[in-house]
Amino acid sequence: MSLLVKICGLSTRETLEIALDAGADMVGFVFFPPSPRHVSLETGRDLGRQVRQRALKVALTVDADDAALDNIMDALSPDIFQLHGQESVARLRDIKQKFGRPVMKAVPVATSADLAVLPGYAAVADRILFDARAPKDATRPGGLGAPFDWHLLENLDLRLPYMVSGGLHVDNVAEALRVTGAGGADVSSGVESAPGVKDPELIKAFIRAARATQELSVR
Ligand SMILES: O=C(O)c1ccccc1N[C@@H]1O[C@H](COP(=O)(O)O)[C@@H](O)[C@H]1O
Repeated sequence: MSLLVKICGLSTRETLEIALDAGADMVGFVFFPPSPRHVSLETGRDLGRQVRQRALKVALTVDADDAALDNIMDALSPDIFQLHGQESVARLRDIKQKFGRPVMKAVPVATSADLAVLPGYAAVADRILFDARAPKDATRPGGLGAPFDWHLLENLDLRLPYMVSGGLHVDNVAEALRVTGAGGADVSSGVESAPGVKDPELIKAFIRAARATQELSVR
């Protein structure tokens, strides 16, 4: 299966177009007000139209209730929900049933003990996204530009597609993919010049670097 590259936290027409042009497979929109990448429903609607099926639209939410997900469905009609909070296995099942969209569950990782939740989520989620566990006093559970110890995933036996995220950038994405064996890479801070400000050159360089690993692996 080919490598998936996700550019997350897009909030302007210009940078969305750069990510699409550069070949992003997934484009992520953050619906979480405390985030510097938060987009309103109106902006989400506008950016969603611009995608025109050139990539999968991912709606990132954090412990969102049904009313919020309803609004996001109406505005963006996402292809996937990225659930980045403390959503339970039952809540995942409920969201899938109510909204009829696949879900990608973010699993925060700091130690091997964090992987104990995997069998439960794997039974329901369509994809897992491994991210660095945020510090207790963080204002958000992700998008902090911090990596985790990728070696914790080295012997992972997960019969579900998974992606790696957390502190990725052009110079470490190849190593993250190699060590974790992930089928995709997701980035936000690493393609920004300041929190919430995407940098066109960094977006292009990141996608190129991730794609280069794919070329190596088919040789
Ligand atoms: O981007 C955010 O602000 C954010 C807010 C709340 C939850 C997750 C968020 N971002 C996601 O976190 C990971 C890692 O991001 P980074 O590359 O380390 O900045 C990624 O999946 C983002 O989509």
